[in-house]
Amino acid sequence: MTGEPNWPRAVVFDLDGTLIDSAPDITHALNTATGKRGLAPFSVDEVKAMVGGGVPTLVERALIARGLAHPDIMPVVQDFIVAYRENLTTHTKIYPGARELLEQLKAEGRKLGLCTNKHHAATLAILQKLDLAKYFNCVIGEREGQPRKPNPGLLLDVLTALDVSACCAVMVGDSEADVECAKAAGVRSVVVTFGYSRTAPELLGGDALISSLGELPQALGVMRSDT
Ligand SMILES: O=C(O)COP(=O)(O)O
Ligand SMILES: [Mg+2]
Repeated sequence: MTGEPNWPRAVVFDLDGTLIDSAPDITHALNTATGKRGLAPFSVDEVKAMVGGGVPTLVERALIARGLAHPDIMPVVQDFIVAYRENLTTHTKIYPGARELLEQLKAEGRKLGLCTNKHHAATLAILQKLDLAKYFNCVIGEREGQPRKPNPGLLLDVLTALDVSACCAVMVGDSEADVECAKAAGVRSVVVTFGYSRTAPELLGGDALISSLGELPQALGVMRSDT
């Protein structure tokens, strides 16, 4: 229950735009894949407005933005994945306070999960490279043939792996996909204001809004007493 002193037992994080600022490397990979087709490059800000739904959605949005009506996305998705693999963390930065927050939540005995629309293999590699993998009890990224957020399946699989029910968990994310996924799973959500949301973060409908990761413990405390 929300009022319990150790609530939430689990905190599940989104990755891109929440724990890491990965847009520059995503932009590079996208421009490599679309540049092969002669398309004009995208800026990092343009990519921030298109990211959040997984690579196929990003590629589809990008191709439509360049005027392709019914684009064949799969070859471009494959090229993106190959290009991204070469530069997973070249310009990617952990957001301020992320490591300290993960340390604190772990020290408090909470279980930590990661639930991202980034493809699974790239997610694991990035967490290793940034020395973040050690904090998570369960990591699930996009798996081929499985629905992506906002479908609640990814998050429910994380909760099952953590052995925590929906009422004892909080999802922390930056986009509509995270909030909708959390709602569909019956999980309360916290929205960060510094990520890649296409909608103003305060309009996403999360249960709390934070403008830095260091604010999360206090936000969780307010949510706990707000049963
Ligand atoms: O890769 C994406 O499109 C978004 O990834 P995220 O779910 O970690 O924000
Ligand atoms: Mg995100």
